[in-house]
This record gives sequence, C-alpha cells and structure tokens, in this order.
Amino acid sequence: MLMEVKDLSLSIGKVALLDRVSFSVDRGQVLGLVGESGSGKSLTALALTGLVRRIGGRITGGSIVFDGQELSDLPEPAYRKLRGKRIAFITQNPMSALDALKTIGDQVDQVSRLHLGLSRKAARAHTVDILTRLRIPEAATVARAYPHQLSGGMKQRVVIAMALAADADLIIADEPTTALDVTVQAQIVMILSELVKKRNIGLILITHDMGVVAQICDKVCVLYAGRVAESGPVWQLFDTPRHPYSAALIGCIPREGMAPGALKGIPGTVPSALNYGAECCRFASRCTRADALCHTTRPLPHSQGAALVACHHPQGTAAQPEALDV
Ligand SMILES: Nc1ncnc2c1ncn2[C@@H]1O[C@H](COP(=O)(O)OP(=O)(O)OP(=O)(O)O)[C@@H](O)[C@H]1O
Repeated sequence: MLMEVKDLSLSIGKVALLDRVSFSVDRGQVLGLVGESGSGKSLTALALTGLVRRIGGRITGGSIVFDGQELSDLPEPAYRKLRGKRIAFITQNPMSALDALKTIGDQVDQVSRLHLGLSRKAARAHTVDILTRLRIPEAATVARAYPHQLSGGMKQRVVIAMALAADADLIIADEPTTALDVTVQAQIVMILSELVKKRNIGLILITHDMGVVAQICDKVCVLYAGRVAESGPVWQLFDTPRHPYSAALIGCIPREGMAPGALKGIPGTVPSALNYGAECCRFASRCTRADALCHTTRPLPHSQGAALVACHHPQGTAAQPEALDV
C-alpha cells in the first residue's frame, strides 16, 4: 500500500477535530475524500502533508504510513524532504502558488532542479515535457510566459506541473478545480486521473463534487464531522450506499432531465466541532433512520459488502434518498 492511514485523530487546542480516520491508497489508484464543508477533509490533507502543525494541529493518535515509513511523528526537517519530492500537495487556492514575477518555465524548472538535481537545460526539457503531457499547446513558448499571460485553466495546469515536476509518488489535491469553470474543471480532473494510471502514482482527491468522484475515483472515503461514515470501492458507494449520509450525498447529485428547482440539499448542517459529541452517531440529528441507539452509542466501522460502514442501521439496497426526506 502506498499510503495507509489508520485511526488518525487530530486536535487543535483542546478541540478534537479528526476522530479515528482510516483509509488507504495504492499506486495507480484515485481515492476520493468527500463530505460537506467542515467535515475534516482539508485538515486530513494537512495532517498527511505534515502541515497541520503550522496551524497548531497535533496528531493525538493513529498512524500515517507512507511507503513503509511512519509519518505521524516525523520531525519537520524530514517532512520537508518528503513534501514536494515524494508527496506533492495541490492546495485549494493553487493560483497563489505562482510567482507573478517569474516565468512559468523558471517556476516549474526550479522544482526539478531542487528535488531531482537536474541541470538548467535538463530541467527545462523536463518542464516542457510535463507541460505537453498536461496538453498545454506550444509548451516551450508557454514556458517563457508570465502567469498573467495565461488563462485560469492554463495557470492551474502549471500548478499541477509543479506538483508533478519532482516525480512525486503521491499527489494530494485539495479541491484543485474550485476556482475554474465547469468544463475546465472536468478537463483537469481527467488529466489528473490519466496521469495516475500512466505514471502509476497515487492520488488523494479532496472534493465535494460527487460527480467527479463517480467519474475518476477508484475508492472513496466519506467523512462526516471528523469521522469516516463509509469507505470502500466507488462502484459500491454509487450502487448501494450503505450509510444514510452517503446515500444523501448521492441524492444531491444533479441529474440530467431533472426539473428546475428539484435539486435538494441535505436538511440541517454539519455540527460544530465544539458540539461533536463522542458517544453518538454525529449524523443522527439529520438522519431519518436514527433511533435512541444512534443518539447514545458511537457506531463503529464494520464490513458491509465491500465497504466499511459506521452506522447502526445501514441501508442494504439501492440509494433511497427519498427515504431520507432530501
Ligand atoms: N485552524 C483551525 N482551528 C480550529 N478549528 C479548525 C481549524 N481549521 C479547521 N477547523 C475546524 O475543523 C473542522 C474541519 O475543517 P476542514 O477545513 O478540514 O473541513 P473541510 O471538510 O475541508 O471543509 P471545506 O470543504 O469547507 O474545505 C471544522 O469544524 C472547522 O471549523
């Protein structure tokens, strides 16, 4: 397994924000990390990249094993060597990763010169090769351009090129296309997934877009209020979601031919981290299947088909969003 996260718990100050989160991703796989805003996706990415310490986060339990190496207690200097070189991180606002005063080529070259020790000339050839693979036309010319001369979609590809320039084994992309229009989003997501297969690397894609998950992910981990609700192969999640929260998320996907105004969300909101509650199902207050047990006892993950599901009353049949009154 390329990366295996097991029972990862994380706090900022006294507030416990992640609670025994587990998932794994192998080479050639795309793992989707999904859930509504505030479910803990970004914090998980920051934990995996060792950056959570910079915002005062502390891993309080569990393990993160990357290619056989335990990362949860890795000192920052060692993490610095890993980040960028073996684990590349594309953040939510990737445009800010570009320096307006340097050419595209200089910025991408810099990564492979630093991490792969390439000469100036070899680095430029490497950059042009990556830009071409990302389907940037006239890559050698684009390499001589400045960020302001490129469209948003092009700039985003350049940021992905920077993530790829060091030949990382794992890419963690946190909502990498949020700032772009829908067609460009789809293109970039497809490019990323092709790269995973071609280069046999792993990708953890953080998104709230279940359509993207269905399109490119092999596995999916559904987070809710800092815990895993359901994790397993993507086909099962869409075919027979077992956790009512997963079913509700799928019920929110817009479908072709849907009447205007038919699109609904999940009633209620993700609880604040201050009110998470330890001994309950955190989704209980929004779930129509919930009973007294759900309000008093934490559901532990157990096998349901090919997935692990943390629910006292999992669904066994096809998605029934109407049963959830969404
Ligand atoms: N620096 C911080 N200090 C305290 N609490 C935080 C901090 N960052 C995040 N949180 C809390 O942790 C929880 C998870 O946040 P996180 O940003 O990981 O969610 P997310 O799923 O990535 O949401 P989004 O899709 O909006 O990015 C939220 O309750 C949030 O308020």
